[in-house]
Amino acid sequence: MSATTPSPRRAIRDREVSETTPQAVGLNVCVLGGGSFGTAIASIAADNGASVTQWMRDASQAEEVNTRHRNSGYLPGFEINASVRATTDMADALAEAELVCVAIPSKAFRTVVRQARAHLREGQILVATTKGIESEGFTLMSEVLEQETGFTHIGVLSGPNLAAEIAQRQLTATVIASDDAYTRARVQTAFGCDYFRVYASNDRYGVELGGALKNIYAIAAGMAAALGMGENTRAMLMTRALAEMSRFAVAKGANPMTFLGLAGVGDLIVTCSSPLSRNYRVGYALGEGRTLDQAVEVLGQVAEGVNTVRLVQDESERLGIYMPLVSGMAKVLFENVDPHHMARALMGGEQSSDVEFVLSRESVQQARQLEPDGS
Ligand SMILES: NC(=O)C1=CN([C@@H]2O[C@H](COP(=O)(O)OP(=O)(O)OC[C@H]3O[C@@H](n4cnc5c(N)ncnc54)[C@H](O)[C@@H]3O)[C@@H](O)[C@H]2O)C=CC1
Ligand SMILES: O=C(CO)COP(=O)(O)O
Repeated sequence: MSATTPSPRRAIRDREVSETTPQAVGLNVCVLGGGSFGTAIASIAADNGASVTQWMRDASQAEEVNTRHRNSGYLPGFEINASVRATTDMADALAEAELVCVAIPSKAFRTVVRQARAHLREGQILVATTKGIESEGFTLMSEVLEQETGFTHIGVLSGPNLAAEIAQRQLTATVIASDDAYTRARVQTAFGCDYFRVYASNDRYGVELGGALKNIYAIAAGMAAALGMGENTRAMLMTRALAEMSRFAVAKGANPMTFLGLAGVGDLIVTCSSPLSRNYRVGYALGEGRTLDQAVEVLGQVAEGVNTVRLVQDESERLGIYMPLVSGMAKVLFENVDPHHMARALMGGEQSSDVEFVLSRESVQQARQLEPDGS
């Protein structure tokens, strides 16, 4: 970008984000993680008036955030709110924090939480933003937070939230999911502003599972795009993906209705449609004929979906859940089956019912009675 061209972020700031009152003044937020999403959410909270500290392991990156207000390794071309303070010192980062968001890839998530543990205090709010699953025990990231700390205020932030668009202050919405009302309310205060809406849910497991599962289908969508497949194909893929995700989630104890929200179908739409999604990009590279190792190496950032395919394939087999798309993706990723061949094979699969979770007559009546005017 030339010195005379305003950054996209700047343009949006001037046009749409201007004089509204920041909601989070006085709130102290710490973000653990120096990648694209950690940087994007640190900047939202700072835009919203919070005091924000971002912990990262790389000292030169922290220096760049503090002096040039940029994180060029992960969000090239975007300015970060100048008040975000970066540090490599965990104790310093957590000292004043009321709300701690953990934006570390799933493979390193537990290690970093253990590193942080000595500096955390009961009463702090811990929020997982990572859309991945730990291999041992099929553990979600908020469960790692719970296991490592035993704290009460634990939540998950998830939704259609491409970091590069947030950094441009594109109008965006997300979900804070927690069974703890205090956590939901404080996270809404920290991040809710005129370009970022934060909806609440009490289905933490469903919201978190939705974020992890959709990465699988984003890889498939990227692959389909590279193979020249059209919009009918993408619509079929996304809709059947939603059926498959919900089937799996219900078997694991989530509420299927959660998948109709931002963290389900919303996130599925964005990641299956945008080359800004790293999972989509891995799929695209595979569709172009690269190997999985090449695709991941070219990306240079985390694509959680690759590991998630493996874990969900194993878990669905263990529980006897029918997931043809996951099985197909596992064969393409790990058994070198040709993606075109796999797509054709999937077309020959069972033609089951379209919508699996149709409400009974009684449920519809009950839902009507709950509406304010009963109509
Ligand atoms: N980038 C995006 O658009 C979004 C990402 N997410 C989720 O956020 C999570 C974090 O992703 P990004 O920030 O996007 O990843 P990224 O690949 O951009 O950055 C990962 C960051 O984690 C750090 N890291 C990795 N291992 C570490 C360790 N052992 N100790 C300390 N730091 C370590 C890296 O140095 C880097 O700063 C992902 O799992 C992803 O699912 C969620 C929503 C949107
Ligand atoms: O989850 C995301 C957007 O909501 C980002 O997806 P990727 O991890 O595929 O980039």
